[in-house]
Amino acid sequence: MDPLRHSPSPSSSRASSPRTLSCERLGYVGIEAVLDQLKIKAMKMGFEFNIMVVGQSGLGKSTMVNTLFKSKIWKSTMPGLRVPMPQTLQLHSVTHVIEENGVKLKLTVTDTPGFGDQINNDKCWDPILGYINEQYERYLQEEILITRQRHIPDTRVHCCIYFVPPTGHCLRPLDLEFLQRLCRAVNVVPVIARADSLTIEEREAFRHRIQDDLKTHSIEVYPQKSFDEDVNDKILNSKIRERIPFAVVGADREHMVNGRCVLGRKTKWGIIEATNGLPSSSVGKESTCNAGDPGSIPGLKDPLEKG
Ligand SMILES: Nc1nc2c(ncn2[C@@H]2O[C@H](COP(=O)(O)OP(=O)(O)OP(=O)(O)O)[C@@H](O)[C@H]2O)c(=O)[nH]1
Repeated sequence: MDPLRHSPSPSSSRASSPRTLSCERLGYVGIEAVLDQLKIKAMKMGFEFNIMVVGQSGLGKSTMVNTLFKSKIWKSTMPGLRVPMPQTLQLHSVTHVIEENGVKLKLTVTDTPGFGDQINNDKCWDPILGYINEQYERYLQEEILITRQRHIPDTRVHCCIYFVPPTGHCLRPLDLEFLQRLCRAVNVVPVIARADSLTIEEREAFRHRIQDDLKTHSIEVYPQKSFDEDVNDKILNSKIRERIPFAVVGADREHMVNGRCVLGRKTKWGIIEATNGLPSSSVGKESTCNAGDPGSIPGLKDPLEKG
């Protein structure tokens, strides 16, 4: 009898459901090569990541972006000249291609004008939400074409960093209104802006009050519950949730401290390092290095400025 021709088992006559067949039965098929093929394809195509910064005027949004990417991505002032950062007056996107070990990332950062300084702040969220929805619409229109492009340019906002003013109290009604709308449209990561103006105790108490406010008003920020797909995701996401909103300090100037160049804010009492929020102790010994030019992103190529 042909060993491969088994008589059908009672279960195999039931409605077909996906079953796992072991490789010993099938012989080598080459499924494991799919991973390599996907990797090669992804490396060739590169990745796209679009971030948007939102918050009241003067909270340090532009400074934070420059801190994160160690580059004056847009509001560039003349190197060496201490020109203050100009105010953002319109939505403004800048794209850079960053390459690291052969992996390309097309990073687009969208700075938005600060809101909340009008007498009537009603609907001040409209231009920002309008922009976010417009990008979804643009992508969808490309996707539903009969002759689709092989690669659809992705301008959708993947992450929105929301700057909360460091009042030390709780979320203001304007922040609640804004966040309620924003979190329905995009992944929101709230941050406590200019966190150097709060003491450690004030910062922790403020963080807990914001967490309570978010819960009370059913504002689901990143990482949302739907991302808890398995136990490991749940553990990792719970850790992130405990730390949200992150406290941030932005700086776009480097200072020399004990022979080390640190990116930070110089105050009367010392330098607060922007990369870890800790004070650099040597008050009086520091001097400014590379004034006005905080360096650039490693592998940064081809700035493509959009209006
Ligand atoms: N103390 C403190 N000041 C900051 C921080 N980040 C930025 N600043 C200062 O705040 C001022 C405004 O910073 P910007 O980055 O222009 O603020 P913005 O939110 O982009 O402002 P708009 O363009 O009006 O929306 C600048 O003088 C910065 O040096 C911070 O973390 N702490």
